[in-house]
Amino acid sequence: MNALKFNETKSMDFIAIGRLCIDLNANEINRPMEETMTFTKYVGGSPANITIGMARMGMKAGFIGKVANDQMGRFIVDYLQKNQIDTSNVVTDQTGALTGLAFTEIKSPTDCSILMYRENAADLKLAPSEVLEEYVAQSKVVLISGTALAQSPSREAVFLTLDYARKHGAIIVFDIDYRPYTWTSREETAVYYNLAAEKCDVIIGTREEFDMMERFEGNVTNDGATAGKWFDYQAQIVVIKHGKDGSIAYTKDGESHKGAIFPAKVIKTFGAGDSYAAGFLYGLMQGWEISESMAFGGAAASIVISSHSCSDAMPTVDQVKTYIDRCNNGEIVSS
Ligand SMILES: Nc1ncnc2c1ncn2[C@@H]1O[C@H](COP(=O)(O)OP(=O)(O)OP(=O)(O)O)[C@@H](O)[C@H]1O
Ligand SMILES: O=C(O)C[C@@H](O)[C@H](O)C(=O)CO
Repeated sequence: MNALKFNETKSMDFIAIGRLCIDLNANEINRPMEETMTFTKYVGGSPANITIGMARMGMKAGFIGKVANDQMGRFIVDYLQKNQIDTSNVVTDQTGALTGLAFTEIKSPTDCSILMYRENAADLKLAPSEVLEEYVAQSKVVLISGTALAQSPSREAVFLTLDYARKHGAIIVFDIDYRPYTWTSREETAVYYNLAAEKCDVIIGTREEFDMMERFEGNVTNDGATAGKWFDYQAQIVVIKHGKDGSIAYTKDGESHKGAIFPAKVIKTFGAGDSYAAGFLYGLMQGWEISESMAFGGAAASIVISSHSCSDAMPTVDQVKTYIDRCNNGEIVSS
């Protein structure tokens, strides 16, 4: 069992707020993007990917966001609906804002980068008035994603969602999701990430993301010190991700848990964090032990980094369980 108490009377399992964008993943891989001529279009955006992952695992999921009033915006909403994700609090921009594009470069399985086109992005124009309190109130879990804090009015929409979520007894998850190209100042970034993190029950980030948040405190000694800071606020679980070296979770009771990693035939590295979060949160919501939930997230991550896409590749529960079995009997080895 884990210590989180989910309100089982709620009609929705999981909602997220934040970025809905389009991934354009290079088809000609293992070369720089200058040599890429074609791309495959997928729905993207870290919180969207996590929500798609939760829905793929059978959770009743919804989303709070804003899309552009164009073909890409309609593609995104249609994809969410086809994946049984409630879109009743996804609003359409009427100011001519655009859909964020994430061009992904896959130079090698371990050397990937994302070229972001996020000028006038519709997702950052979500206003507080467009967040429905009754929508937030219906969910067991509410996830916020850090990039939505980058600009107003999205920033204020997130903080209002945090207040609604706390008022209505949701478990609040903060996926730090620091994307430098969306911010103008590292100081401003750290201020808003810390203000948000203080309100969250579960905080998930990479070592680098926590380092960014701790910029005003000098060098924090270690992961345990990083986690310990947040238990003075709302946090019950703090997860620090370390890529191929796995993850470590700390709980308010002073325990720590190492996350298992699974072999992967890596095509690209990105998408690991989103699939890890989906698998981890799914496990917690089933009442599993933290280490079991971390392993489930780790296996989900290995599946997604072994795939060309992020959203399309988000696995079902059976796919994750089968993957774990195949790894354990030696059928799958890293390459
Ligand atoms: N090469 C790998 N092999 C196996 N597991 C991996 C690998 N890379 C990542 N993972 C798993 O995925 C988890 C999250 O990956 P990572 O730490 O890279 O997060 P992230 O930087 O948020 O991911 P993203 O690249 O999607 O932003 C890791 O803690 C680990 O469990
Ligand atoms: O979150 C983004 O904007 C980029 C994602 O769309 C992309 O799938 C990725 O990097 C996932 O981690």
